[in-house]
Amino acid sequence: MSQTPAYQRILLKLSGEALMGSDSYGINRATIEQMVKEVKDVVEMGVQVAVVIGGGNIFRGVAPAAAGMDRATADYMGMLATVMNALALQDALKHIGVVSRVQSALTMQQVAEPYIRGKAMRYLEEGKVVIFAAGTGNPFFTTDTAAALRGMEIGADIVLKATKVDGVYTDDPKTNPDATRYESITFDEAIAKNLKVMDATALTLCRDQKMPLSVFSIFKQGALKRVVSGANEGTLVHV
Ligand SMILES: Nc1ncnc2c1ncn2[C@@H]1O[C@H](COP(=O)(O)OP(=O)(O)OP(=O)(O)O)[C@@H](O)[C@H]1O
Ligand SMILES: O=c1ccn([C@@H]2O[C@H](COP(=O)(O)O)[C@@H](O)[C@H]2O)c(=O)[nH]1
Repeated sequence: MSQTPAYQRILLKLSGEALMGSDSYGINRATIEQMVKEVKDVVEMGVQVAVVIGGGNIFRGVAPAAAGMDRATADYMGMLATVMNALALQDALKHIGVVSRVQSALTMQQVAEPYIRGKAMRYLEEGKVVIFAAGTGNPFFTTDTAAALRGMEIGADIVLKATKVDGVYTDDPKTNPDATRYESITFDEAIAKNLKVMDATALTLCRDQKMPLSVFSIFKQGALKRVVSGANEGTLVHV
């Protein structure tokens, strides 16, 4: 163990969209390799790591590609996309010697274990990374909500959202260059200001269960380790 972590068990939400890297679709090899390296660093600190991965690099139920489709059907396609990302993540972790298990909220026994809370907790205690695939298993939700939900179920100390921006801003920094970043913000303020970095269902769930949330950049090298070490990184969202 190299450094004393601030958290013993984390739920890490990895952006699906970020997996594209500089590509316009799918999984960029260099990007996923960098992501798993960062995960390995915190596993080596002795932190128990559970992961929820998004699917925006492959399919989103509300995307133009889904226009005209029945929303629930499109959402199931989105959940299947997260299963593909979960398998790719497991494979990349394996390549660097990190043992992981994929548990899917949609049953597909030839591909992944079903989600079983007790089993997931056991894997975490054994030092294995647990990757939760297929979101919540229900349409009309997102993987952000799945991250909040699974984080609570497994008794995580914090939910970490690793995304394309380096924190929560006063407005979307991708479209508003004048937006400024919060070092910390309450859930109530983030919800009241309709800050769209995380969906409102996920924010509300975290607030009600007093689960802290950290938002930081997935592209900033070492950021995950800094957050886990308790350093000032990204934005802390709290009660
Ligand atoms: N107030 C805000 N502060 C920060 N980012 C914001 C804000 N409002 C909107 N955003 C946007 O939210 C995005 C992150 O949320 P989103 O859920 O779309 O992505 P993700 O979780 O990284 O991807 P995926 O859903 O594929 O896993 C950022 O890339 C940013 O452009
Ligand atoms: O619980 C869930 C999680 C996800 N979906 C669908 O999958 C896509 C991809 O997830 P992102 O969170 O956007 O990365 C999402 O847009 C939904 O269509 C779902 O239905 N239920």
